[in-house]
Amino acid sequence: MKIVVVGAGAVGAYFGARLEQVGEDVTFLVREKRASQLSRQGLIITSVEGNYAIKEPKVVTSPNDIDEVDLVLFGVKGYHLENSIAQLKTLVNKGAKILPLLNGMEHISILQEKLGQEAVLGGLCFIISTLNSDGDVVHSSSFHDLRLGPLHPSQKEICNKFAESAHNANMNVVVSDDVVLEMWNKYMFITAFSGITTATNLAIGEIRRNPATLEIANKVLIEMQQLANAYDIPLTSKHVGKAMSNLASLADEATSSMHQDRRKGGQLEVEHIHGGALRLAKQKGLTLPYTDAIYGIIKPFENAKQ
Ligand SMILES: NC(=O)C1=CN([C@@H]2O[C@H](COP(=O)(O)OP(=O)(O)OC[C@H]3O[C@@H](n4cnc5c(N)ncnc54)[C@H](OP(=O)(O)O)[C@@H]3O)[C@@H](O)[C@H]2O)C=CC1
Ligand SMILES: CC(C)(CO)C(=O)C(=O)O
Repeated sequence: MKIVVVGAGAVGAYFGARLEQVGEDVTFLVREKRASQLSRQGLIITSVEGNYAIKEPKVVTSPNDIDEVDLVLFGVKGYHLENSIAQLKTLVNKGAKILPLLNGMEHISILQEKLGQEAVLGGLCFIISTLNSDGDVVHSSSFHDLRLGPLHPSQKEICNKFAESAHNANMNVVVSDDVVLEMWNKYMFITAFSGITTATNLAIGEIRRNPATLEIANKVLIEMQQLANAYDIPLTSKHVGKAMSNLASLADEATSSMHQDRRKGGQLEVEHIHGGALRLAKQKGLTLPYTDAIYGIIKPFENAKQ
């Protein structure tokens, strides 16, 4: 399979490298700075599941340099969605299907509108990874799961083909029967998890030691469940309970990618994740007071180097 990674950051570079490791044809479509970094030092993965390095990754800076592509692993942050559309369009015109791994939901309808319903698969991932100051991927969770599924009947074959290709890779790939439900379930979880860790600037262990703080995460989960229901997505109190058990079982030092970005003084995806939930709620005449409060607390740190 010919795979192109657009967004060779913590998620895209990790899964791209794992696929390359088992012989898949993986090209990284990156911007200039990342291109020189990858060409200079290679792509290095430091992982609790096994380190790996690609000495000379296939790197290009323009989609015009790519002749053939079956699938794009799309892993930019929500705030880089708009600036990636032109590249994706070129790749779709060359036959690519897009597998987005972003957290959130708003990007799906934006991508479908710009690229066509048939081009955009459903996708999500579970991993804790970040780029260190050298641009190496540091993967610190024992999980590294990628889920995908068709959003259009024509996409079943490519989903299965991708899962087959990734079968031997050092990662878990599952084709989901209901990828939309899974994406909403993840969206519910991440809105609470990234919200509470980033707003408090604390990893989950410290939050769990303060029941009143943990309860805010619970309230956000309940609001997100109600939001999903307003969009006819059947998330239930069982899903909320499972999300709370996940928060209970994470290692003390575990934290969200948004909080990792706050620690690094990087740009935050708060507008895409929390802002997106508030916009979706407004369209249905719902209010999400806890999510709104979390959004307001995080917002000053959105662009700050601090
Ligand atoms: N990290 C994690 O643990 C997890 C993250 N996620 C989600 O995955 C998504 C990606 O997150 P993450 O990997 O952490 O983000 P990163 O910031 O690590 O990586 C995003 C990459 O996208 C690149 N990029 C942005 N615009 C373009 C473009 N137009 N063309 C090519 N490359 C581009 C950036 O490159 P440049 O250097 O040029 O800016 C950057 O390297 C987010 O939605 C996040 O919420 C989901 C699960 C876990
Ligand atoms: C919750 C987690 C770690 C799971 O993949 C995640 O998606 C993130 O922090 O962005």
